This record gives sequence, C-alpha cells and structure tokens, in this order.
Amino acid sequence: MESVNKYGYRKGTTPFKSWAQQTEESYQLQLALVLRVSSRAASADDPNFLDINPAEQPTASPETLSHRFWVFSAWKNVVPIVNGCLSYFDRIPDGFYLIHGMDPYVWTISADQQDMGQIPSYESLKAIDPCNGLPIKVVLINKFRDPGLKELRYRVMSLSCNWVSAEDAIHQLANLVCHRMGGAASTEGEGLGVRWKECAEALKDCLGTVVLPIGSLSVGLCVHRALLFKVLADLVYLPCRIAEGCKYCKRDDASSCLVKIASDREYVVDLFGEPGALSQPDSSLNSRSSVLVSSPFCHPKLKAVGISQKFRTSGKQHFYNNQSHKVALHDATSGDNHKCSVSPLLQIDVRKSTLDSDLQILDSSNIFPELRNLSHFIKGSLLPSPILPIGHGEIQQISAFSRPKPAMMNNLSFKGVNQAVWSTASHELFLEEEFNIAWTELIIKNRIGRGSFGTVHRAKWQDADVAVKVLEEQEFHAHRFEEFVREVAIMKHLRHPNIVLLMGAVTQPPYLSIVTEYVSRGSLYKLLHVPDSRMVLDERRRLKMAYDVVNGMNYLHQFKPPIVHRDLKSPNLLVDSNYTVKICDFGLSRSKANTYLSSKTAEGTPEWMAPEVLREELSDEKSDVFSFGVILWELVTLQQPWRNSTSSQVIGAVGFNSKRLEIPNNVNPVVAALIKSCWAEIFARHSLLLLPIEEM
Ligand SMILES: Nc1ncnc2c1ncn2[C@@H]1O[C@H](COP(=O)(O)OP(=O)(O)OP(=O)(O)O)[C@@H](O)[C@H]1O
Repeated sequence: MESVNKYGYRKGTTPFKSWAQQTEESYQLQLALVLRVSSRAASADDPNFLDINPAEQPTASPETLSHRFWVFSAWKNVVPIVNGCLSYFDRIPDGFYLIHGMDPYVWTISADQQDMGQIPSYESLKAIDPCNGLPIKVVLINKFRDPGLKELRYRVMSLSCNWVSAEDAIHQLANLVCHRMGGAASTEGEGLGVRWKECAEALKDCLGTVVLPIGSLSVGLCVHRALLFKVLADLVYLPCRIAEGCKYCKRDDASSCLVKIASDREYVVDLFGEPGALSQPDSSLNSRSSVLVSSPFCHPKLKAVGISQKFRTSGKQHFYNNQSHKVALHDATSGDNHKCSVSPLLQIDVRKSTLDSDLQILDSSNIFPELRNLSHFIKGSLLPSPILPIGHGEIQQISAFSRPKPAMMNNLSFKGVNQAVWSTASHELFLEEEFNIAWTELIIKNRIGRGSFGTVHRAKWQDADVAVKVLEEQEFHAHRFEEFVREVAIMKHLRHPNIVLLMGAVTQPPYLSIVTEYVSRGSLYKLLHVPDSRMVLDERRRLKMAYDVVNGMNYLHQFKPPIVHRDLKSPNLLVDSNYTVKICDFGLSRSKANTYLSSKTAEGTPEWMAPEVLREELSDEKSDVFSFGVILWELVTLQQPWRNSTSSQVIGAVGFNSKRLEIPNNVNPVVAALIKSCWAEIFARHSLLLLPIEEM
C-alpha cells in the first residue's frame, strides 16, 4: 500500500488509487462493514434491545461513539443502519467528535493496520495544521473545553425549573439550539451551508486548530444542531436519538433528532424552520437514498401492522420487519405537525417563563469551580432510587455494612430499657457491642447547645473531643426508642468528611445519649448570622461551604438505600476549625419533619422545608434539594430565611401559596439559577433536574 498520512491522504497529494484497486477495496470494505452491522442488527432479536435502560447499557467511549456516528453518517446508504445513528441509549460523552472533510472510506482503506476500524484519534486531529489547506474540520463535544457549551448547559438548567411539560422542554431546547446555531431557516438554500463553511474557517483561524468546540459554532448544519440538541436533551434526561435525514437539506450527513414522549411515541423535532415543532417520524425527510427516518414506533405504511402499545413489542416488530430499516415510506406529511401530549410526570402547574427572558447571557467566566459541584449535587441527588424508609428491614440492610472496630469497647447490655420496645432487628443491631459507650467513660464538660431532642455537651472520650447529645426522654416509649435506634443505626455506617462522625451511643438510661465527634465552630447558622460574618467568611469560602453540603448530601443520597435528611438546615450543619461543613442530625429529624403540621407548627423550623414536606405529602431526596436551596440562599445573602415571618406564615406561604424567598439582584446569576432550580415544585425538580452525575 502506498504511503499515506494519518488522515487518509497520500503524503503531499490528494488520494489516488487505480480503479481496480478501489473496486476491490471497496468490495472488501463494504463486506466487512455489512458483516459488522449485521451482527449489530442481530441484537434486535433481543427483546430488550430498544428498552431505555441506560443503567444496563455499557457506556461507549467517546472514540467508539464518534467512530460509529462518523461512519454511519457518511455511509448510511451503503450499509443497513440499526436504530438510527445515535440511539436513546447513547449519551454523547465528553470527547465525542465529528469529522468533516474526510471520508471514512478513504481513511479506512488507507489507514495503517493498527488504525483499521478506528476513527482518527483526537490527538492526531488536534495536531493538524489549520493552514495546510485540508478541508478537515472537527466538531468537538466536551464541556470541559468548551465555555460556550458549559454556558448552554447552565442555561438549560436554569430554564428547566420552569418547564411544565415535555413539549415545553423540547420547544425551549430547540429554540436555544436554533438561536445559537444561526437561527431559523426554511431551506439550506438560504445559504446555511456557505455560512457554516465561513464560520468554521473563521474559527479555525481564530482558534488555531481544526478542532471546533460545538459551543463556539455560531452557525450549525442539521447534524450539528441534532448533536447539540441531543447533548442538552441528555442533560435533562429527555429521551432523544439522532437519525438520518433532514426535512430541510439533502446533505450526505443530514440528521434529525427524535424525541420520545410518553412511553411509546416518538417525534421528529424541528430545529430549523419552526424550532420545537414536532412531527411524525414518517414524514418526508431528505436523505441521500430517499430513506426516511424509520422509527420502531411508526410502522411502515407498506404493510398493515397493528399498533402495538408496548415499546418493546413495537421495537421487535420494527426489527422483524426487514423493510422498516430502509424503505421509502409513504409520505405522511399531512398533519405531521403534531402537538404532543404532556407527559403525566410533567403535568404540574408552575409558572411558565418566556424564552426571551431566559435567554439572558450568563457570564460563565466568573463561575467558581465550586458551582460545578453544586450542580453535581442537584443532579446526583435526584437519581431515581428508593427512599430509605423507617422500618426494621432497612435497619437490617444498613447493618450489613461493616464498621471498623473502635479501640476500646465495653459490654453494656440493655437491661434498663423496656424489652417490649425492641424489635428483633433493632435488638440485633444493638447487640453489636462494639458500638456501646459507657457513660462513665465520658468526661462531660460544658453544655454547647440544646435541640428538641436533647441537650448537647462537649466531652472527652478516650482523649478525643466529642459531643454528647443526652436525650431528653429517658423513659422511652417504644416509638421514641426506635427513633433513637434509627439515628444511631444510620449514622454508624456513615464515613464521609462532610458527615459528622458517630463515635457510639450510651444505651443505658438515664444517660441515653449519642456521641459524635466534636465540631469546634458550632453551627453554620450561628456563624452566618453574626454581624461580622461577611468579614470572616468571604464569598469563595461560603461557596466552598455549599460544596461541602453538596458533597455530604450526595453521599447520603447515594447511600444504598439512600438516606433522606428531611430536616436539612443551617442549624444542622456544623463547621470545624478548617471551615469544613459537616452534616448532622439526620435520623431523628425524619420523624420530626413528619409532625410539623400536626404538633410543631408553632415551634418548628419550616424555613428550610420543602413545600411537600410542609404539606405532609410524600417526599424524597428532592425535599433535601429544596432545603439546600435555602442554605445556598443563606450563604450568598447572609440573611436569615423568612426572618420577619412566623412559622405558620412560612408554612402557609411556601407550602400552600408557592411563595419563595426573594433572591437579591446582586446574586451571581448562576447561583440564582441554581437556587431557583432547587425551589421548583417537586414534580419539576423530579422530572427535569434528573441530571447526569458528572462535573458540569
Ligand atoms: N457534634 C457537635 N459538635 C459541636 N456542636 C454541636 C454538635 N452537635 C450539636 N452541636 C451544637 O448543639 C446545638 C444543638 O444541637 P441539636 O442537634 O440537639 O439541635 P438542633 O439541630 O439545633 O435542633 P433540633 O434538634 O431541634 O433540630 C447545635 O446547634 C450545635 O450548635
């Protein structure tokens, strides 16, 4: 084989091979590709093939996905394509890239042996001299190297708290993408292709590389719009795939986005003419081979196939029916601008914001790194997962985790406690002798605080500084005792720098107590609300504190089974000598939280509580997200939440009148957006802040 450079061109020349050579290689190559794709197609026999369950899907590497997309988008009329170019399963990873101006065929037949079946590496593309006249351009998706994309992601996050339906979300995302990538256009004849080339060339010059971050493109073809839309849709877990064909252009790499709404309906999203408009997948789309977007939800009109209700069944039918892959489908353009139904998950009545007002540019340059992690928390904490209930089974589950043995333990039993209160599980739990601390081992010092469940003292235990919370009630009612057991059981398995460390418990009345590490600066609440707090705690330190809370809460929410605090508030956050924040007081707080409307309305602390908790409705990790929003508000404003309102007024305002604390204008807009997203109604928090666990 002739010597070629790594981009598939003969060194110093344009690619050239004899006709016979090309035919032979072309045949071999197509055969190999067909075999490979056929083996992929065989997976359609798997009844789960189309099920959306990302947890079970191994995540493809950026190179693998880029390669697949590149080859398929360039060769889609040569080989049969299964389920579009990027499926619902595929999340576009950071590092994904799309190569323009270079044919995968040329690359493949001329690549070195070790590069066969590979995409040109990112490094080799990055090393191309942009001035060498080659038509190569690489569009990169990587939020870490792309401030434009980062900013778009923040904007989507901030928009998401106002979305009331999937349709709303799609509409705003499509507008965002369209607006960003050159605006609406009815045909590519309007010069978009030319404008894209000009924009790409200018960027190449300006950036000094052929690698163009997608967020920097001011003009985008349909394939770029589709990629950007999918990236943003992935961010908010809107099921989206990219398929061949586009209503507006006839380019080889024409692509469109399809979104899945409800469980068995998918629609093509318009990203050009009428951004956000949805149409049936079998509407006429241009592509090189007149192939229309085929959809497992939309059976070919050539054959009468019954409508299947089930996604899985539809998928199977789609793949069993050979013709559905590449058939020029009946043009069903009439009435294809379908206004989709609202997903039940999203049917809530929250305020709608106009896109214009949301399109304000957020200055990403002054985003502190900590903010990335705040978003991380909001995302991470919202992963769908069962809540830790308060029954015995869960305690057993928790106790399956191991705990290092403390240096010295005694053998106290529970003689003083009414045996009737012991359930089997909690009894077993407490019989773990390593856990008990004798009251006599504690050297009690000054009193440091008082909460609704007891008095807290500073003490020494085995030369360590500890805090001892002596429970108010020592004559235990069964219910109370279980609360005590619960808090201890939960805490004893937790190990995290942002969670107060449990040392043990005194389990013998009249000294029933919980012993934790001593955290020297006391509560965050006290620290924030003293007159010179702004001097002591500069903004960066306060954001770092928010990040600590994020970290600790993420740990609790990721715990198996997840732990919901339910009473997250600044008085329950302790600050150590290094200003590290540690979360405390969970366990008991769950039951306290449940009783606000019934018994504690007047004396409780509803200022941090989520509306659903105040209304005594079902709550989960998202309730903690709301409370975190209040803490973040306290950290940036240094004000006390609802300072001039009584508890009952707060319950009425937040719980029943959708009122929220005011965010002053001088708050960093990114932080303000984060706070607002924490304060969305629970359904919006749930459905649209289901964001991936990764750094923003
Ligand atoms: N481990 C600790 N180290 C240092 N100070 C602590 C520790 N635990 C609690 N405190 C202090 O004791 C105070 C009372 O704590 P406690 O957890 O009993 O009540 P609370 O959280 O303030 O109120 P409530 O229990 O009603 O929610 C805290 O505000 C804090 O200042």
